[in-house]
Amino acid sequence: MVLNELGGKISAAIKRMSANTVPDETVLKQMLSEIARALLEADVNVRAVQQLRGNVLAAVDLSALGAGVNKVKLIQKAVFDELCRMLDAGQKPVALKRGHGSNVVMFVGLQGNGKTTTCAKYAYHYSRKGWKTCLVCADTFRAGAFDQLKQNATKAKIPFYGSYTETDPVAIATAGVDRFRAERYDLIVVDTSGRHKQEVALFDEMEQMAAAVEPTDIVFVMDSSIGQAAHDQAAAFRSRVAVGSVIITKLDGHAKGGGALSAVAATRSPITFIGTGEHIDEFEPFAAERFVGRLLGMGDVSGLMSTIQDAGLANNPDMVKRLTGGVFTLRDMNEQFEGIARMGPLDKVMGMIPGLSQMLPEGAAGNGSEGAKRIQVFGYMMDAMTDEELDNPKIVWCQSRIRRVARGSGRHPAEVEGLLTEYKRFAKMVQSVGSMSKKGGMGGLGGLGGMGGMGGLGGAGGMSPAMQAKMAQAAMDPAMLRQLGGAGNMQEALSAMMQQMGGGGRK
Ligand SMILES: Nc1nc2c(ncn2[C@@H]2O[C@H](COP(=O)(O)OP(=O)(O)OP(=O)(O)O)[C@@H](O)[C@H]2O)c(=O)[nH]1
Repeated sequence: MVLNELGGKISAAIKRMSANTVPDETVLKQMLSEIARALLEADVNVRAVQQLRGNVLAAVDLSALGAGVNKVKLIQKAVFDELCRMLDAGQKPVALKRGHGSNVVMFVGLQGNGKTTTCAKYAYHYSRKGWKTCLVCADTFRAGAFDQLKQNATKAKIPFYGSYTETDPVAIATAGVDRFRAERYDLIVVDTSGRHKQEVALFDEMEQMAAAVEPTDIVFVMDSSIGQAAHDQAAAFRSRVAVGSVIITKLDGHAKGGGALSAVAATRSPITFIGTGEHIDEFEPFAAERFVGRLLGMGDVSGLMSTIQDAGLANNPDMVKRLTGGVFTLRDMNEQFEGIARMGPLDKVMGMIPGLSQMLPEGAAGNGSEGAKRIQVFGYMMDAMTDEELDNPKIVWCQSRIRRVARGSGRHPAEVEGLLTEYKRFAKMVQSVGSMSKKGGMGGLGGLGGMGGMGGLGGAGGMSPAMQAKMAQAAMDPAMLRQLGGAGNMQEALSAMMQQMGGGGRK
């Protein structure tokens, strides 16, 4: 994502400053100039940049600090806090509640900003969490909008409502919402029309629609490519309907993304999600602190935790126990892969691991969908195995069984052998991690057999052997872990994560 560039420039400025054990005023100002330049290049408003500089200088009065104070840490924290402040709207978004009737969420925005795509992503996000979710297409302005929504909904297996003949968007929205409310859906997502340069008609329609469906929340969808001009657009929409949250799209492709995010936050409109690609799972919850942490390569442990939980990987104490004991069967591998596939694109997941995002060049984790395809193929082959084979993989290593599995899954025998080789590698890694964790050296990482899995999958999806080796090492070597921890202690973070997962990680 282009924002990685911004993050990289800011991190580099901080790193250069950190090279001085005792930074002075000149070093501090130099770092702030570099950060300011990077932010301005990302189209962040000049006044906001000046404010950031002023606030960091005010927070770190070097002349008043005693000799024992860690000035580098203090400066890093001040920059982190100011970036968070810049992206925090200071306003809580509308919270959806499950079990209190249907939540109706109406999407508004200008044409082409990604509204229809985002409706599907949003519905998919909640359906993966287990919410009973559906979509209503009330965009009668753009021919093809209903087909687009229908296509996305079908792919994501989400029920939808719309009409090819009805031309009144308010009538469609009312009928769809009434129907799904009667069927007790947890979340009804309503897509509305978007128009260019016909804002009067668009705003009138939005108001009528809101009056008719009485939404729990109105989500404003905005394209990040307009940079700081997002400020006026967000303010204009807010002035007409009760916008409760904002979703910024296309942050994968626009250098002005940072400008758009900070400009929207300045209107005190909370940003709830960001769109990072055209695919349905290229969509992430947004929280300023977590976002800045990831931007600066410090990881996002709470994001990783909720992704793991959403994917259903967290609640399997039996597996965690087996893995920490160094036992790993093909059945475990299948379960891990299914869970990882539910977590979304691999490069995103890796970006959430503290320290790892700094180590990975952009795209190093491989194309997420390539990795997902590979997982799918592994799944087909494992589905063609017997229970005995899944629990005792050694017996599969004979030509007759390999040929049978290949036939049963419609794959080539060489692919079955490839799967068995991958399995062996993972099992070896889990065994060594498990034995280290028994010796108490791993701080709970042993339970994360899935990490090894991710390294291997990354390899399958295009990660270089050197990177795989680094990852494997990272999954086993406490010294490396400490080094990676740099910004946010990885070992501690993973330990905390393991505790939440019920793996009994040591704090
Ligand atoms: N790269 C990228 N493309 C996106 C993202 N979100 C949406 N798009 C693309 O943007 C284009 C427009 O998206 P739509 O969802 O059709 O836009 P819309 O706002 O619904 O347009 P109207 O229905 O006419 O109002 C499509 O090609 C989408 O695939 C994103 O986060 N990243």
